[in-house]
Amino acid sequence: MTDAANPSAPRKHTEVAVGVLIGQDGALLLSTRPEGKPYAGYWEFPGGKIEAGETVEVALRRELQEELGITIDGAEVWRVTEHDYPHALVRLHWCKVFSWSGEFEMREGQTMCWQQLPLTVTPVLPGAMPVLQWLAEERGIVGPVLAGG
Ligand SMILES: Nc1nc2c([nH]c(=O)n2[C@H]2C[C@H](O)[C@@H](COP(=O)(O)OP(=O)(O)OP(=O)(O)O)O2)c(=O)[nH]1
Repeated sequence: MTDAANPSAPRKHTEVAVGVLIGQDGALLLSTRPEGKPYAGYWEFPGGKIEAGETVEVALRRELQEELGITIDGAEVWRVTEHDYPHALVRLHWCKVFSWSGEFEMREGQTMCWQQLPLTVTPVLPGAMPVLQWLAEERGIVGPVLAGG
């Protein structure tokens, strides 16, 4: 989308907080994007847009409460990536999360699953691919991060 008043203006980034929830067995939590959002049905890591005045951690805690009904204990930014979608230029602030409280509830009608690498779910949001690659490298996994991919 361009700025109609100033078509040559650079696109503004949409800042997004994303949680890589890691279970005790190293499994990763993936969920589907709800109906009505761009890329509905694609698998992603849970998270969402950072609102004005929020830190990444505060935004992530709010998003995971809203979407999944859990409360994360803490989150520190691990990586920052960018992805240029037709609907938005996003800057993704990725946090690994090892500890949370509460029971998972799919509050937006999404589906969740715990996955080891390579992932067996598909399709996955393109903006998540670099992070899957880094996670695979950390784990010494060679080859595609998506099974069959
Ligand atoms: N949550 C999440 N978003 C991702 C990932 N990879 C990726 O490119 N994105 C992009 C897709 C979206 O453009 C953006 C997240 O915005 P969103 O629309 O899901 O955020 P939100 O829940 O705050 O949405 P809303 O308030 O506008 O309904 O980040 C990912 O793994 N998880």
